[in-house]
Amino acid sequence: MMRTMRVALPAVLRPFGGHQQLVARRLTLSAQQRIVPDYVKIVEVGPRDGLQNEKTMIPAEVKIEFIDRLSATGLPVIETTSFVSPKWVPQMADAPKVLTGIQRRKGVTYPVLTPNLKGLEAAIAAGAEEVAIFGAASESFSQKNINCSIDESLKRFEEVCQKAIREGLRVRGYVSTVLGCPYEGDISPKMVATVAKKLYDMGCYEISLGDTIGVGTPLKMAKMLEAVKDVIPVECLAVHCHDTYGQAVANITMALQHGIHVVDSSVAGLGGCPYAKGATGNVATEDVLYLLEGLGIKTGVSLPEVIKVGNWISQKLGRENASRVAKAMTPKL
Ligand SMILES: CC(C)(COP(=O)([O-])OP(=O)([O-])OC[C@H]1O[C@@H](n2cnc3c(N)ncnc32)[C@H](O)[C@@H]1OP(=O)([O-])[O-])[C@@H](O)C(=O)NCCC(=O)NCCSC(=O)C[C@@](C)(O)CC(=O)[O-]
Repeated sequence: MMRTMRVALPAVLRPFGGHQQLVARRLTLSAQQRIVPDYVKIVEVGPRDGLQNEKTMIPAEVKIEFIDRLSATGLPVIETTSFVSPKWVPQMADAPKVLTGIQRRKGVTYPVLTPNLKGLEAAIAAGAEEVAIFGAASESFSQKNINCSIDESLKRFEEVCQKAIREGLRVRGYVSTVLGCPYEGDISPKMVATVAKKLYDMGCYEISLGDTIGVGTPLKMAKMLEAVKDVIPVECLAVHCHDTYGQAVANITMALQHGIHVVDSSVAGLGGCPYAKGATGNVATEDVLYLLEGLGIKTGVSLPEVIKVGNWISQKLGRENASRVAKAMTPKL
Protein backbone atom coordinates (compact mmCIF):
# COMPACT_ATOMS: atom_id res chain seq x y z
CA MET A 1 0.00 0.00 0.00
CA MET A 2 1.45 3.40 -1.00
CA ARG A 3 1.55 6.17 1.61
CA THR A 4 0.18 9.57 0.65
CA MET A 5 2.87 11.71 -0.94
CA ARG A 6 3.87 14.79 1.08
CA VAL A 7 3.57 17.90 -1.03
CA ALA A 8 6.23 20.09 0.66
CA LEU A 9 9.36 17.98 0.44
CA PRO A 10 12.45 19.10 2.34
CA ALA A 11 14.75 20.85 -0.14
CA VAL A 12 17.32 18.08 -0.16
CA LEU A 13 14.72 15.60 -1.37
CA ARG A 14 13.06 17.81 -3.96
CA PRO A 15 13.31 16.76 -7.60
CA PHE A 16 16.69 17.68 -9.07
CA GLY A 17 17.32 19.82 -12.14
CA GLY A 18 19.69 19.63 -15.15
CA HIS A 19 22.39 17.00 -14.90
CA GLN A 20 21.07 15.94 -11.51
CA GLN A 21 17.75 15.13 -13.11
CA LEU A 22 19.50 12.47 -15.15
CA VAL A 23 21.13 11.11 -12.02
CA ALA A 24 17.78 11.04 -10.29
CA ARG A 25 16.28 9.14 -13.20
CA ARG A 26 19.08 6.62 -13.08
CA LEU A 27 18.26 6.08 -9.44
CA THR A 28 14.80 5.15 -10.70
CA LEU A 29 13.06 7.42 -8.23
CA SER A 30 9.62 7.93 -9.68
CA ALA A 31 7.48 10.77 -8.32
CA GLN A 32 5.48 8.23 -6.34
CA GLN A 33 8.61 6.88 -4.71
CA ARG A 34 9.78 10.30 -3.48
CA ILE A 35 7.96 10.03 -0.22
CA VAL A 36 9.36 11.02 3.12
CA PRO A 37 7.71 10.21 6.42
CA ASP A 38 6.77 12.88 8.99
CA TYR A 39 7.91 10.65 11.84
CA VAL A 40 10.71 8.11 12.02
CA LYS A 41 10.92 5.44 14.71
CA ILE A 42 14.49 4.97 15.90
CA VAL A 43 15.37 1.46 17.07
CA GLU A 44 18.39 1.83 19.33
CA VAL A 45 20.56 -1.29 19.05
CA GLY A 46 23.58 -0.09 21.05
CA PRO A 47 23.17 -2.34 24.11
CA ARG A 48 22.92 -5.44 21.88
CA ASP A 49 24.59 -4.92 18.49
CA GLY A 50 26.81 -2.23 19.96
CA LEU A 51 28.23 -4.33 22.78
CA GLN A 52 28.07 -7.93 21.50
CA ASN A 53 31.50 -7.74 19.88
CA GLU A 54 33.33 -6.18 22.84
CA LYS A 55 36.17 -8.47 23.90
CA THR A 56 36.42 -7.24 27.50
CA MET A 57 33.45 -8.38 29.55
CA ILE A 58 31.28 -5.43 30.47
CA PRO A 59 29.62 -5.80 33.89
CA ALA A 60 25.84 -6.32 33.72
CA GLU A 61 25.45 -3.28 36.03
CA VAL A 62 27.05 -1.04 33.39
CA LYS A 63 24.78 -2.46 30.66
CA ILE A 64 21.74 -1.90 32.88
CA GLU A 65 22.70 1.69 33.63
CA PHE A 66 23.39 2.22 29.91
CA ILE A 67 19.88 1.04 28.99
CA ASP A 68 18.26 3.05 31.79
CA ARG A 69 20.06 6.18 30.62
CA LEU A 70 18.94 5.52 27.01
CA SER A 71 15.37 5.04 28.24
CA ALA A 72 15.35 8.63 29.50
CA THR A 73 16.20 10.15 26.09
CA GLY A 74 12.84 9.56 24.39
CA LEU A 75 13.98 6.51 22.39
CA PRO A 76 10.89 4.35 21.70
CA VAL A 77 12.74 1.03 21.22
CA ILE A 78 15.94 -0.19 22.87
CA GLU A 79 17.20 -3.60 21.79
CA THR A 80 18.47 -4.82 25.11
CA THR A 81 20.42 -8.07 24.77
CA SER A 82 20.59 -11.49 23.05
CA PHE A 83 19.55 -14.88 24.35
CA VAL A 84 22.14 -16.69 22.23
CA SER A 85 24.68 -19.38 23.03
CA PRO A 86 27.29 -17.95 25.45
CA LYS A 87 29.83 -20.15 23.65
CA TRP A 88 29.17 -18.16 20.50
CA VAL A 89 28.77 -14.67 21.94
CA PRO A 90 30.22 -14.57 25.48
CA GLN A 91 29.44 -10.86 25.92
CA MET A 92 25.69 -11.61 25.92
CA ALA A 93 25.91 -14.41 28.52
CA ASP A 94 24.33 -12.13 31.14
CA ALA A 95 21.12 -11.62 29.11
CA PRO A 96 18.67 -12.69 31.89
CA LYS A 97 20.41 -10.46 34.44
CA VAL A 98 20.33 -7.47 32.11
CA LEU A 99 16.72 -7.89 31.01
CA THR A 100 15.44 -8.37 34.55
CA GLY A 101 17.68 -5.58 35.91
CA ILE A 102 16.54 -2.65 33.77
CA GLN A 103 13.85 -0.18 34.75
CA ARG A 104 11.24 -0.48 32.05
CA ARG A 105 9.84 2.87 31.10
CA LYS A 106 6.24 3.17 29.91
CA GLY A 107 6.08 3.56 26.15
CA VAL A 108 9.52 2.04 25.55
CA THR A 109 9.92 -1.44 24.05
CA TYR A 110 12.88 -3.64 24.98
CA PRO A 111 13.28 -6.40 22.33
CA VAL A 112 15.89 -9.16 22.62
CA LEU A 113 17.43 -11.52 20.06
CA THR A 114 16.40 -15.19 20.14
CA PRO A 115 17.90 -17.57 17.55
CA ASN A 116 15.99 -20.69 18.67
CA LEU A 117 13.41 -22.08 21.10
CA LYS A 118 15.97 -22.33 23.88
CA GLY A 119 16.66 -18.62 23.58
CA LEU A 120 12.96 -17.81 23.35
CA GLU A 121 12.13 -19.78 26.51
CA ALA A 122 14.90 -18.05 28.45
CA ALA A 123 13.76 -14.66 27.14
CA ILE A 124 10.15 -15.32 28.17
CA ALA A 125 11.31 -16.43 31.64
CA ALA A 126 13.17 -13.10 31.96
CA GLY A 127 10.04 -11.16 30.99
CA ALA A 128 10.66 -10.34 27.31
CA GLU A 129 7.69 -8.81 25.53
CA GLU A 130 9.28 -8.67 22.11
CA VAL A 131 11.89 -10.87 20.46
CA ALA A 132 13.84 -10.73 17.22
CA ILE A 133 14.85 -13.59 14.98
CA PHE A 134 17.80 -13.08 12.68
CA GLY A 135 18.32 -14.66 9.30
CA ALA A 136 20.53 -13.81 6.35
CA ALA A 137 20.35 -13.47 2.59
CA SER A 138 23.73 -15.20 2.26
CA GLU A 139 24.25 -18.93 2.84
CA SER A 140 27.83 -18.48 4.05
CA PHE A 141 26.90 -15.79 6.54
CA SER A 142 24.02 -17.91 7.85
CA GLN A 143 26.43 -20.79 8.46
CA LYS A 144 29.01 -18.58 10.19
CA ASN A 145 26.51 -16.68 12.30
CA ILE A 146 23.98 -19.29 13.39
CA ASN A 147 25.58 -22.54 12.21
CA CYS A 148 22.88 -23.61 9.76
CA SER A 149 21.66 -23.05 6.21
CA ILE A 150 19.07 -20.42 5.35
CA ASP A 151 16.39 -23.12 4.94
CA GLU A 152 17.22 -24.69 8.30
CA SER A 153 17.18 -21.28 9.95
CA LEU A 154 13.74 -20.52 8.53
CA LYS A 155 12.37 -23.79 9.97
CA ARG A 156 13.83 -22.87 13.36
CA PHE A 157 12.45 -19.34 13.16
CA GLU A 158 8.99 -20.64 12.28
CA GLU A 159 8.88 -22.55 15.58
CA VAL A 160 10.18 -19.52 17.48
CA CYS A 161 7.62 -17.27 15.81
CA GLN A 162 4.69 -19.59 16.45
CA LYS A 163 5.50 -20.03 20.13
CA ALA A 164 6.29 -16.34 20.67
CA ILE A 165 3.04 -15.21 19.06
CA ARG A 166 1.07 -17.86 21.01
CA GLU A 167 2.59 -16.44 24.21
CA GLY A 168 1.57 -12.90 23.23
CA LEU A 169 5.01 -11.61 22.22
CA ARG A 170 5.74 -9.50 19.16
CA VAL A 171 8.38 -10.78 16.76
CA ARG A 172 10.74 -8.67 14.66
CA GLY A 173 12.76 -10.24 11.85
CA TYR A 174 16.24 -9.35 10.66
CA VAL A 175 17.75 -10.13 7.29
CA SER A 176 21.53 -9.69 7.32
CA THR A 177 23.93 -9.05 4.42
CA VAL A 178 21.26 -7.34 2.31
CA LEU A 179 23.80 -5.15 0.48
CA GLY A 180 26.79 -7.46 0.53
CA CYS A 181 28.33 -10.40 2.37
CA PRO A 182 31.85 -10.68 3.82
CA TYR A 183 32.13 -14.21 2.34
CA GLU A 184 30.10 -14.05 -0.90
CA GLY A 185 30.31 -10.42 -2.01
CA ASP A 186 27.24 -9.07 -3.82
CA ILE A 187 23.85 -10.40 -2.79
CA SER A 188 20.91 -10.31 -5.17
CA PRO A 189 17.99 -8.07 -4.15
CA LYS A 190 15.70 -10.96 -5.14
CA MET A 191 17.28 -13.20 -2.53
CA VAL A 192 16.84 -10.51 0.11
CA ALA A 193 13.18 -10.18 -0.86
CA THR A 194 12.66 -13.96 -0.69
CA VAL A 195 14.07 -14.31 2.83
CA ALA A 196 12.36 -11.13 4.06
CA LYS A 197 8.98 -12.33 2.73
CA LYS A 198 9.34 -15.69 4.50
CA LEU A 199 9.98 -13.91 7.82
CA TYR A 200 7.04 -11.60 7.17
CA ASP A 201 4.74 -14.51 6.30
CA MET A 202 5.61 -16.34 9.50
CA GLY A 203 4.36 -13.38 11.53
CA CYS A 204 7.16 -10.85 11.97
CA TYR A 205 5.50 -7.45 12.32
CA GLU A 206 8.61 -5.65 11.06
CA ILE A 207 11.56 -6.74 8.93
CA SER A 208 14.87 -4.99 9.50
CA LEU A 209 17.17 -5.05 6.47
CA GLY A 210 20.79 -5.19 7.60
CA ASP A 211 23.77 -3.87 5.69
CA THR A 212 25.90 -5.98 8.02
CA ILE A 213 29.31 -4.90 6.75
CA GLY A 214 28.36 -1.40 5.61
CA VAL A 215 29.32 -1.89 1.97
CA GLY A 216 26.08 -0.50 0.58
CA THR A 217 25.69 2.63 -1.50
CA PRO A 218 22.47 4.58 -2.13
CA LEU A 219 21.94 2.98 -5.54
CA LYS A 220 22.32 -0.54 -4.10
CA MET A 221 19.95 0.45 -1.28
CA ALA A 222 17.37 1.70 -3.80
CA LYS A 223 17.51 -1.49 -5.89
CA MET A 224 17.26 -3.73 -2.84
CA LEU A 225 14.33 -1.77 -1.39
CA GLU A 226 12.48 -1.83 -4.69
CA ALA A 227 12.69 -5.64 -4.69
CA VAL A 228 11.60 -5.97 -1.07
CA LYS A 229 8.77 -3.42 -1.37
CA ASP A 230 7.33 -5.56 -4.17
CA VAL A 231 6.56 -8.28 -1.63
CA ILE A 232 6.22 -6.54 1.77
CA PRO A 233 4.38 -3.29 2.63
CA VAL A 234 6.92 -0.53 3.21
CA GLU A 235 5.29 0.24 6.57
CA CYS A 236 6.66 -3.08 7.81
CA LEU A 237 10.28 -2.46 6.81
CA ALA A 238 13.24 -1.00 8.67
CA VAL A 239 16.84 -0.35 7.66
CA HIS A 240 19.86 -1.32 9.74
CA CYS A 241 23.01 0.28 8.36
CA HIS A 242 26.57 -0.20 9.48
CA ASP A 243 28.88 2.70 8.69
CA THR A 244 32.05 0.87 7.66
CA TYR A 245 32.43 2.84 4.42
CA GLY A 246 30.86 6.07 5.70
CA GLN A 247 27.77 5.55 3.51
CA ALA A 248 25.16 4.93 6.19
CA VAL A 249 23.62 8.41 6.30
CA ALA A 250 23.42 8.53 2.48
CA ASN A 251 21.86 5.06 2.44
CA ILE A 252 19.31 6.02 5.10
CA THR A 253 18.40 9.16 3.13
CA MET A 254 17.69 6.94 0.13
CA ALA A 255 15.63 4.62 2.33
CA LEU A 256 13.56 7.59 3.57
CA GLN A 257 12.88 8.51 -0.04
CA HIS A 258 11.49 5.01 -0.45
CA GLY A 259 9.05 5.55 2.41
CA ILE A 260 11.01 3.72 5.12
CA HIS A 261 10.12 5.13 8.52
CA VAL A 262 11.99 2.82 10.90
CA VAL A 263 15.77 3.21 11.29
CA ASP A 264 18.06 1.11 13.49
CA SER A 265 21.10 2.86 14.94
CA SER A 266 23.57 2.60 17.76
CA VAL A 267 24.54 5.40 20.13
CA ALA A 268 28.17 6.54 19.70
CA GLY A 269 28.36 4.30 16.60
CA LEU A 270 29.09 1.26 18.78
CA GLY A 271 28.99 -2.15 17.25
CA GLY A 272 29.93 -4.83 14.82
CA CYS A 273 28.94 -8.42 14.26
CA PRO A 274 31.33 -11.08 15.62
CA TYR A 275 30.72 -13.17 12.48
CA ALA A 276 31.29 -10.38 9.93
CA LYS A 277 35.02 -9.71 9.87
CA GLY A 278 35.91 -6.10 9.22
CA ALA A 279 32.43 -4.77 9.97
CA THR A 280 32.59 -1.66 12.13
CA GLY A 281 29.86 -0.03 14.13
CA ASN A 282 26.28 0.72 13.31
CA VAL A 283 25.40 4.17 12.10
CA ALA A 284 25.51 6.43 15.17
CA THR A 285 22.12 7.37 16.62
CA GLU A 286 23.42 10.93 17.01
CA ASP A 287 24.19 11.13 13.26
CA VAL A 288 20.76 9.79 12.31
CA LEU A 289 18.99 12.21 14.66
CA TYR A 290 20.91 15.15 13.20
CA LEU A 291 19.98 14.04 9.67
CA LEU A 292 16.31 13.64 10.56
CA GLU A 293 16.12 16.93 12.44
CA GLY A 294 17.64 18.64 9.39
CA LEU A 295 14.91 17.13 7.23
CA GLY A 296 12.20 18.28 9.63
CA ILE A 297 11.31 14.69 10.51
CA LYS A 298 10.16 14.07 14.08
CA THR A 299 11.53 11.27 16.28
CA GLY A 300 10.59 12.26 19.85
CA VAL A 301 14.24 11.69 20.85
CA SER A 302 16.47 14.32 22.46
CA LEU A 303 19.73 14.61 20.51
CA PRO A 304 21.65 16.37 23.34
CA GLU A 305 20.57 13.67 25.82
CA VAL A 306 21.61 10.89 23.42
CA ILE A 307 25.00 12.57 22.97
CA LYS A 308 25.47 12.60 26.75
CA VAL A 309 24.68 8.87 26.97
CA GLY A 310 27.01 8.17 24.03
CA ASN A 311 29.83 10.04 25.74
CA TRP A 312 29.11 8.20 29.00
CA ILE A 313 29.26 4.69 27.46
CA SER A 314 32.30 5.61 25.33
CA GLN A 315 34.11 6.68 28.49
CA LYS A 316 33.12 3.39 30.19
CA LEU A 317 34.55 1.49 27.20
CA GLY A 318 37.66 3.65 27.18
CA ARG A 319 37.27 5.03 23.67
CA GLU A 320 36.17 8.08 21.74
CA ASN A 321 32.55 8.58 20.75
CA ALA A 322 32.57 7.54 17.05
CA SER A 323 29.70 9.87 16.12
CA ARG A 324 30.87 12.93 14.22
CA VAL A 325 27.75 14.80 15.30
CA ALA A 326 28.52 14.00 18.94
CA LYS A 327 32.10 15.20 18.51
CA ALA A 328 30.92 18.45 16.92
CA MET A 329 28.15 19.14 19.41
CA THR A 330 29.70 18.02 22.71
CA PRO A 331 31.61 21.27 23.32
CA LYS A 332 28.36 23.22 22.78
CA LEU A 333 26.29 21.20 25.27
C1 LIG B 1 22.16 -20.36 16.97
C2 LIG B 1 23.25 -21.05 17.77
C3 LIG B 1 22.77 -21.30 19.19
C4 LIG B 1 23.53 -22.38 17.11
O1 LIG B 1 24.72 -22.94 17.66
P1 LIG B 1 24.97 -24.51 17.68
O2 LIG B 1 26.33 -24.74 18.25
O3 LIG B 1 24.70 -25.05 16.31
O4 LIG B 1 23.78 -24.94 18.64
P2 LIG B 1 23.52 -26.18 19.53
O5 LIG B 1 22.04 -26.33 19.58
O6 LIG B 1 24.36 -27.35 19.08
O7 LIG B 1 24.03 -25.69 20.96
C5 LIG B 1 25.40 -25.50 21.29
C6 LIG B 1 25.46 -25.11 22.76
O8 LIG B 1 24.86 -23.81 22.94
C7 LIG B 1 23.73 -23.91 23.81
N1 LIG B 1 22.68 -23.05 23.29
C8 LIG B 1 22.03 -23.20 22.11
N2 LIG B 1 21.16 -22.19 21.97
C9 LIG B 1 21.26 -21.41 23.06
C10 LIG B 1 20.60 -20.25 23.47
N3 LIG B 1 19.66 -19.65 22.72
N4 LIG B 1 20.93 -19.69 24.64
C11 LIG B 1 21.88 -20.27 25.42
N5 LIG B 1 22.54 -21.40 25.09
C12 LIG B 1 22.23 -21.96 23.91
C13 LIG B 1 23.34 -25.38 23.80
O9 LIG B 1 22.66 -25.70 24.96
C14 LIG B 1 24.69 -26.05 23.68
O10 LIG B 1 25.33 -26.01 24.94
P3 LIG B 1 26.21 -27.28 25.44
O11 LIG B 1 25.27 -28.45 25.44
O12 LIG B 1 27.32 -27.45 24.42
O13 LIG B 1 26.68 -26.86 26.79
C15 LIG B 1 24.56 -20.21 17.79
O14 LIG B 1 25.10 -20.20 16.52
C16 LIG B 1 24.36 -18.81 18.26
O15 LIG B 1 24.02 -18.57 19.41
N6 LIG B 1 24.56 -17.82 17.37
C17 LIG B 1 24.34 -16.42 17.68
C18 LIG B 1 25.28 -15.58 16.89
C19 LIG B 1 25.00 -14.12 17.17
O16 LIG B 1 24.45 -13.74 18.19
N7 LIG B 1 25.41 -13.25 16.22
C20 LIG B 1 25.22 -11.83 16.35
C21 LIG B 1 23.79 -11.42 16.17
S1 LIG B 1 23.30 -11.27 14.46
C22 LIG B 1 23.85 -9.71 14.01
O17 LIG B 1 24.57 -9.07 14.74
C23 LIG B 1 23.33 -9.10 12.74
C24 LIG B 1 22.21 -8.08 12.98
C25 LIG B 1 20.99 -8.74 13.61
O18 LIG B 1 22.63 -7.06 13.85
C26 LIG B 1 21.77 -7.45 11.65
C27 LIG B 1 22.92 -7.02 10.74
O19 LIG B 1 23.75 -6.17 11.12
O20 LIG B 1 22.96 -7.57 9.63
